Amino acid sequence: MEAAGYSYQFRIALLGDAGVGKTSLLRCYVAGARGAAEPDPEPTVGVEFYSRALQLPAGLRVKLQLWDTAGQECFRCITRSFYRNMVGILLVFDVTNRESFEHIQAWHQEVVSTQGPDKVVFLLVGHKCDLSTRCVSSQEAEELAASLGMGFMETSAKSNCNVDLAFDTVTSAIEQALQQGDIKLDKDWAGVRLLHRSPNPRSSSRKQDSGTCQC
Ligand SMILES: Nc1nc2c(ncn2[C@@H]2O[C@H](COP(=O)(O)OP(=O)(O)OP(=O)(O)O)[C@@H](O)[C@H]2O)c(=O)[nH]1
Repeated sequence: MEAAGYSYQFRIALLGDAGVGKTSLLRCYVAGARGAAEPDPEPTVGVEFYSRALQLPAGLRVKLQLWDTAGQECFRCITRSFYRNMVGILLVFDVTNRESFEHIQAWHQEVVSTQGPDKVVFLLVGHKCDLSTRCVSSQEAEELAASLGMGFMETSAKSNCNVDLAFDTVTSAIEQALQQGDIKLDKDWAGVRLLHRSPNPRSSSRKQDSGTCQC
């Protein structure tokens, strides 16, 4: 893959039980630090999407199309139809809700059975890490992530902790998989799209419009 000067679109979705904080996490990422102060979102109906542009260190310009899915079971047949066209998936659980952690394997299996494990970059996210009432330890979550072959990160939309880092991690892993040929462009698949090729690559630094908290 020639990186510099190309403009790609990556489709990334957030999956997990109702109320784990998917919408809040996404809004915090798209709005930056001010997203942490936003009022409580309504439960997601079906799917909604957001976008954010990034410039990666190699000069690759990427538009992230970020899909927020409803965690409620009644929307499952709608959300399921979107999995096939995703290249990145954040599997989100709430560190204070044990059941949401126990359902992660089922969420993972749903995606894998829809499109096979090869085309998707996963990240396990333990959300609401600002709360002291946790009932899932970091070590336990790390072990689950390792057993499923993915990374793990804890985030909070309330304290804007690791929000940028979570999306950066998935984006970098997708970029690397593209460079190594593990993920390939396919006209019948919308997970990665080539948007256009620019003759003059821009500066080589990563540009974002919000700060990173790595607490
Ligand atoms: N303490 C804390 N609460 C959070 C955080 N993120 C979200 N919440 C709260 O958790 C509740 C559910 O958040 P949502 O973002 O709507 O959850 P969701 O996963 O999108 O829910 P569905 O759309 O129903 O699937 C809301 O009351 C949020 O304010 C966080 O980082 N910390």
